[in-house]
Amino acid sequence: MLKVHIDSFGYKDQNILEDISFTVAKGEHLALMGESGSGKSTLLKIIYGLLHVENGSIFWGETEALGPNFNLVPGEPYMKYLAQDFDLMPFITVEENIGQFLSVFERETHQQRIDELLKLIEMEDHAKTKVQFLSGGQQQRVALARVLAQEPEVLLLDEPFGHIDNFKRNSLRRNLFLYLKEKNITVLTASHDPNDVLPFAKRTLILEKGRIIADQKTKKLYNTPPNYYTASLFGEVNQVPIKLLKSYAEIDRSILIYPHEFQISKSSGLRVETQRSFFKGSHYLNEGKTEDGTTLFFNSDKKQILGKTIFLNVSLKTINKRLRIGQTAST
Ligand SMILES: Nc1ncnc2c1ncn2[C@@H]1O[C@H](COP(=O)(O)OP(=O)(O)OP(=O)(O)O)[C@@H](O)[C@H]1O
Repeated sequence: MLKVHIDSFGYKDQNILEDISFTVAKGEHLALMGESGSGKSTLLKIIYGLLHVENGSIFWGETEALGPNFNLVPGEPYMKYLAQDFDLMPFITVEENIGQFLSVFERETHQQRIDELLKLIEMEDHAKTKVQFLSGGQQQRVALARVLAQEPEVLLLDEPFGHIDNFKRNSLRRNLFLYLKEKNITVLTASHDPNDVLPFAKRTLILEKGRIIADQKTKKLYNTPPNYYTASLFGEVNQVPIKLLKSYAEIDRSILIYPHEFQISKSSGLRVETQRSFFKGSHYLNEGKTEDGTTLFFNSDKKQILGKTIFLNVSLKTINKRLRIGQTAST
């Protein structure tokens, strides 16, 4: 089990992380989400041992990760970290870059392992290409293969697909996370992209201004987000005063409604005038205004006619689910 405890951490006199305490079980995949600047990379760097924490400790089982003040070469042997700025050797080939990270004691299996990793990152055709001639996305894939070369027990991934195009991203994501699960590798993935998180990380930790504001099963977090900030990390979301939904008019609270949770009616519901309609491939995301001027986002299968009045409805099941989480009008 990975045990992370940080009372506080700051660069110079600015506090960046505070009251961070969580554990990750062996083989678990934990996602870290939070807006840019919330401290995700800093947290991963501390866990890996690149930054020293005065008030805190990191343990992997019974072993304490002592950090840069104690290790001549930063990092721990059982842990690997994929940084946002992947640190490759530009003048040697892809397979040489991966090979450098393999154990010198297993030379006879090196080529087999390199081939396995090249297949995982879908770069078999670039084995002999020098890294300097690769695109940013290809370099990120090589960096990924490097951190996996000597199978780590703990893997820290910082925006692992940030530079990779959608065409490759989807299959790489599936291959990688399935591989890590099969190998029972403990994973922490920092990401802005809900597609990295929702299908793959069972548990998610939300950071806001350097503090953990939620630590829950990912599915629960998505379905009953504790606040607007958390829900908006998963995509567009509405904060709807309940009094706009007629039968609940006496309750002075807001609830969170995702755009796909509205059903459109021609005759009854919350009256909205469509202002804009964005094509999203599988559906349209529409922006509408209620009579009291509240902006709402709702999905539709067809493009909505701008200026037209429609009515939005939310199922009782969704309303009750969101009401139960104690969402107040001010959050
Ligand atoms: N080396 C540094 N020196 C001083 N301040 C830093 C340093 N690195 C990061 N910071 C600051 O610490 C805060 C947290 O940064 P961090 O990179 O951890 O956030 P993040 O959540 O990973 O952001 P992003 O999603 O944009 O990568 C930011 O305000 C940032 O400006």
